[in-house]
Amino acid sequence: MTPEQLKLLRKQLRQQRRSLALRTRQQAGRKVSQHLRRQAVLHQARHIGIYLSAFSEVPTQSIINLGLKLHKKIYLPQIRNFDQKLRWVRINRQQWQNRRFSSHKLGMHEPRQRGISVNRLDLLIMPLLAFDRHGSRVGMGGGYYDRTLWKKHKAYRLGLAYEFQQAEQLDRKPWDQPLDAVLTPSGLISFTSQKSFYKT
Ligand SMILES: Nc1nc2c(c(=O)[nH]1)N(C=O)[C@@H](CNc1ccc(C(=O)N[C@@H](CCC(=O)O)C(=O)O)cc1)CN2
Ligand SMILES: Nc1ncnc2c1ncn2[C@@H]1O[C@H](COP(=O)(O)OP(=O)(O)OP(=O)(O)O)[C@@H](O)[C@H]1O
Repeated sequence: MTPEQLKLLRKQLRQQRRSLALRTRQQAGRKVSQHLRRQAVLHQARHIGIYLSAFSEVPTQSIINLGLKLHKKIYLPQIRNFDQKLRWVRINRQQWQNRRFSSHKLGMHEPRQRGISVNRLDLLIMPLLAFDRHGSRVGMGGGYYDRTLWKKHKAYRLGLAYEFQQAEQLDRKPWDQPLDAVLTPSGLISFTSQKSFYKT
């Protein structure tokens, strides 16, 4: 795939996501949460990193609510200025209800408090624009997740996406960080065996 083709793919998928009705998106958020509820990875995890949905992504509200209800420790991403890596800010039930987040210039919201390193997370629920059947991932193009996951981590990497975000075949760049599974409103697509959870 040439850089131009990749750019076009990103543009098309962004448009397609934006064209979804609000109801369809909300339903997708509830469905992925219902599927996740039946997955061992959720119940085994204690520290869960998850994005704050923006850009018409699969909404994460239902999963965050579920996690808090199950007494999981929930962390939201924050871009650290000096190295442009993601740090993880824990939110409790009250902070989540208050929704006191800052607007980031890239268009999403971020918590303000100091975050921790990705090393501490057991499960990382990631946004994406495209994925393929090998678990390759294309994001919004900032490389934030790639930079953050560059070193080996124990976190199980779960992408959230609509079905149409599955692409035929994506080239994997040397820095691209593959996914362990993707959750769509139809269910879980796994690329690695569950045994790899709690990788050492
Ligand atoms: N919800 C969410 N948070 C996230 C990410 C994400 O993909 N989704 N990121 C994953 O890495 C990081 C932010 N990455 C981004 C990279 C590029 C653009 C971007 O190109 N923004 C456009 C406006 C996009 C639009 O409105 O559709 C712009 O600034 O012009 C945005 C975010 C960290 N937080
Ligand atoms: N480990 C890394 N160290 C330094 N730069 C990196 C690293 N990983 C990615 N980058 C930079 O980030 C840029 C964007 O990467 P890429 O197009 O793969 O982003 P993406 O996966 O789509 O975005 P995101 O991870 O933010 O969702 C690359 O051109 C590369 O220069």
